[in-house]
Amino acid sequence: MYTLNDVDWKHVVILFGTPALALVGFATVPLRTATFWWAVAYYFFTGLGITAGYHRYWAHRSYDATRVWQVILMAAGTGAVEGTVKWWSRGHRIHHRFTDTEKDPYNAKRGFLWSHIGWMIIKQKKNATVDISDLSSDPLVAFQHKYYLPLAVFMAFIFPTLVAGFGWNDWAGGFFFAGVARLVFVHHATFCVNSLAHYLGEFTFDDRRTPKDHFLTALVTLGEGYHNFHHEFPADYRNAIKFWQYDPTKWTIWFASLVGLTYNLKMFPANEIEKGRIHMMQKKLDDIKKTLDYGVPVEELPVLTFSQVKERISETGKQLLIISGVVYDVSKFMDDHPGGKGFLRAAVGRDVTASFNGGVYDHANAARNLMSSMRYARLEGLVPEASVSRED
Ligand code: HEM
Repeated sequence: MYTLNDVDWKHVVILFGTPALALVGFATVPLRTATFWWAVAYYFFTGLGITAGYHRYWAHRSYDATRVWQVILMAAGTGAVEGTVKWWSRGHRIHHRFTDTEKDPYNAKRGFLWSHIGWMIIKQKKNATVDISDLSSDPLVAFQHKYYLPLAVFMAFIFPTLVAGFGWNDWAGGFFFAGVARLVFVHHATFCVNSLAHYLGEFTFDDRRTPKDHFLTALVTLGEGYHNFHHEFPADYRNAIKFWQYDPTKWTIWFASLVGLTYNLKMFPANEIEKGRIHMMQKKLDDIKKTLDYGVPVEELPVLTFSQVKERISETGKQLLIISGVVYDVSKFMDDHPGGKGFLRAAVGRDVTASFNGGVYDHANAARNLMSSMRYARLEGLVPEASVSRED
């Protein structure tokens, strides 16, 4: 059980104070059309600051960027009030290294609520280390870390208010909707990467850990919903690899590269990505196969010599024939054989591999699958020439 001392009150104030304040705004201030669209635009701007900036640039270094781009994304991400680049990226690198374990700050195995918001409300011990030397040595990152509080207040509340105030004289709307309510939406949208993206969807590339791929999560998280891909290939600047999949974060980074703001966009080789996908497809097929009866595996069958096969036929009356070194019991199949009883009866006590494979008729998969349920024994040694069918 947690006590009040375990609670991170600073985070509680931000996470619960902003929705309460947003409700006050909805109840008291009319939402003007211009303010609505400004709030939506600012939602995307600050959200992309987290996804294209904090996440794909600083935490994963999945592409290179000019200082101008870094400043734009840092300003945007600061307006999302999710902590400094240094704090956020450190936690995120730990999350990738220790996914689903006790050391993972947003460990999805502790439940949806924990991974969504609980991990910020309850103070956590620093029990994992990860290399953030690149962030520690970056003066821009250090500047943001040092002046975070005034920067965050300005970008989250003052700037959106100034735009709506000076723009169309809606100071209160700018504050409540583009500032506070927008912040609540950005928060929960990006928190869904830690929660929803570990619960909803498919294990496209790996099923050893919880991250999953789902279009709905991508829709909510500015494209971060192809999370199984992301955990497999975190250094890839994309989350969605198909052109029809929703990943506005990838599009933003790519468009920025057209004007030289970003460059060296990293992509994992398509061949390796496909190997991962095929691996999971194979696994699913194997699971389906386990639900079907494929008879006794050949290597587990008893071993008989040709003369023992002959003895069995005369002693038990079983209708045994040999195809490709395996003895089949066709006793119950005689009347149902689509090729007729005659062929099978004539095949009893003989090696009819050649006839079965085209000598008489080249059997389709249906026959080959059906045969597995008729396996009787494995043949050891040779079959006398006179008992072997020919290609005629
Ligand atoms: C365990 C042994 C066998 C099984 C399970 C089996 C099963 C089948 C099945 C399911 C078909 C339908 C079509 C297809 O799947 O290709 C078929 C067709 C046929 N089988 Fe077999 N077969 C066996 C052995 C033989 C042997 C030894 C011969 C001949 C020496 C033979 C001759 C034929 C012929 C001629 C047809 C074609 C029927 C037609 O469409 O006109 N089969 N068999």
